[in-house]
Amino acid sequence: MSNETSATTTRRGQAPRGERIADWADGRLGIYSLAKANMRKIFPDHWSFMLGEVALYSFIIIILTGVYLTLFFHPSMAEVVYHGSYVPMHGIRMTQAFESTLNISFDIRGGLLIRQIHHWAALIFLAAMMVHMMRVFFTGAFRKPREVNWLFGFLLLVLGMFTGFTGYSLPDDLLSGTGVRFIEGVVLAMPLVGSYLQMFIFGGEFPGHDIIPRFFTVHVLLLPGIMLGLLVAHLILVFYHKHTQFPGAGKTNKNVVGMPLLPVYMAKAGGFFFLVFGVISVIAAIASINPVWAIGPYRPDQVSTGAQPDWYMGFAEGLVRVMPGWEWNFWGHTINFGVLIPILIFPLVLVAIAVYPFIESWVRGDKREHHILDRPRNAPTRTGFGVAWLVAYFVMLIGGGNDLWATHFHLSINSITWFVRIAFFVGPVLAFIATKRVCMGLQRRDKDKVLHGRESGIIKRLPHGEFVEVHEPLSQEQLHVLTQHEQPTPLELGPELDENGVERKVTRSQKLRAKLSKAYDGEDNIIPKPTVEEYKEISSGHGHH
Ligand code: HEM
Ligand code: HEM
Repeated sequence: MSNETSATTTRRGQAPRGERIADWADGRLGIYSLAKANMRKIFPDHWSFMLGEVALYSFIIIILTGVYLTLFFHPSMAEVVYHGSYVPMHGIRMTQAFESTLNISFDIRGGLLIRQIHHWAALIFLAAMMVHMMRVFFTGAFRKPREVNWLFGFLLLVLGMFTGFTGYSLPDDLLSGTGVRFIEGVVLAMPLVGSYLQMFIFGGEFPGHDIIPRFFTVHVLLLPGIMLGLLVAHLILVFYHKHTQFPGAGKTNKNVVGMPLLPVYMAKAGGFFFLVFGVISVIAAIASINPVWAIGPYRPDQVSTGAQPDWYMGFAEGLVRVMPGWEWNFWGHTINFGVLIPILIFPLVLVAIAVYPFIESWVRGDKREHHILDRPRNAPTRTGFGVAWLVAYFVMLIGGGNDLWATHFHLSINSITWFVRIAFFVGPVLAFIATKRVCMGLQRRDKDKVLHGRESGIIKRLPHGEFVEVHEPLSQEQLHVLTQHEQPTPLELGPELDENGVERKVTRSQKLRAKLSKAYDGEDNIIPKPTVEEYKEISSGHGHH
């Protein structure tokens, strides 16, 4: 670019100012070649690719509002007596952290709105991440070469949950203090190390003076810093791998069909950012969230009823609430299974997400690259697992809010607890079976559509009196979408004897893999696609309709 000045040289022999600035920057940063290589990158389009963007924009909004809050929030547990502008709290003892949250809400210009935007954006951020993850999961977008990006995403999800937790613990109101007490209980339930860890984290007996300043550093610096790094890596990988695309005419594993990043996607993305910001601001302006003045400051001797964590922590809360309070005593040491088992299940459920891509590729023996997405119906086992996981997750959310369900629906809290205990085990199994059936039904419908066309809803009466429904043939593009998918066959163990007639050694892991592969890709997962012969026979007029 720097050599191309002659065409645009002005009368005085100088390029226009804009170009000179661009030249200056390009000479030092090499932006032009970088931009040239990437700005025309093609992005495929689908509404579900927007979900990652919602996560991205709400994260940016969180950082912007978080910086503003940091200017006024005092992460200190020093005790003060309140004399601010919220009169009902005058004379009440509280920590500086709580006092500064009240000040942000009542005395700082725009403070309450920014607090509410920060909190609402956090809730939406985590929801967007979950739904984005589900899009990636159900379409198989995590398959090679995107497994590592799936792991980056997974870490973002887990860190996001803990950033949220440390955030809503900061104001030191009764609700957040109750949450911190819950975490103290979790730490103490760890055998052997629990009490040491508790002393280390809290700097002494609960609550002590250290926990809010520590959470503050973790919340505004450590976790968001790591998340920012992961996010940049996540997006670089999306760029590097190129985006996946849904099956369609002209789309293959080797091309990307869509619009260029600049100007089309930049314009869309810019607009969409402001849309997300606008919607979150409107919600934050009209729907109160975490009104700490109504909850009051934390006191370790008090706990409010109806106490709920933010939704993304509800799963962990549910596990603890519905677990029977079993305790064992070993040589004078209490092992609290009531808390220990839930805190073991919690990471297991999360780790199941992280390892899934690796397990699936091992079971299916699939080491190939995939850039065309699966339609969820064509991968019934995976779709079944996804729905089963969601059912387990939502059942536990009910467990986490068992008191609210009881009071709102006039139910017994014991019945709800028992329902959750049973549904946590039975629900996912039923969901898995039902989802697989639905997928098979949809596959059958696809086959029917390919062979007999689309039901048009037009009923005709034939000359001899019979009524028939007219079926319209599908377009070539629709036919392609319904038939392009591969139908993998399960892995075989191979012959028992090798080519020399010697018995082959089959390891236990090979046997297990063959079994799992059969369960994954076996006959009861696949309705065979129509063959060319079948299609020709029917479409040549020998068939009905
Ligand atoms: C801070 C949170 C996150 C942000 C901002 C984010 C952002 C994005 C964006 C903008 C894309 C491209 C557009 C799209 O496919 O939606 C993307 C793709 C992707 N994300 Fe995320 N993501 C986040 C979390 C996650 C999580 C939790 C997972 C899974 C555990 C994940 C896995 C992936 C994968 C595998 C792709 C590539 C998908 C493809 O090419 O089809 N991401 N992400
Ligand atoms: C993924 C990132 C983040 C999440 C999920 C998150 C979430 C939250 C939540 C839920 C609260 C409680 C708000 C309330 O109702 O009072 C909070 C408080 C706070 N956050 Fe964040 N936050 C994030 C990142 C940040 C960053 C990057 C900063 C600063 C640079 C920040 C600064 C603060 C401050 C100072 C408070 C206390 C003030 C208050 O509670 O009003 N946060 N955060």
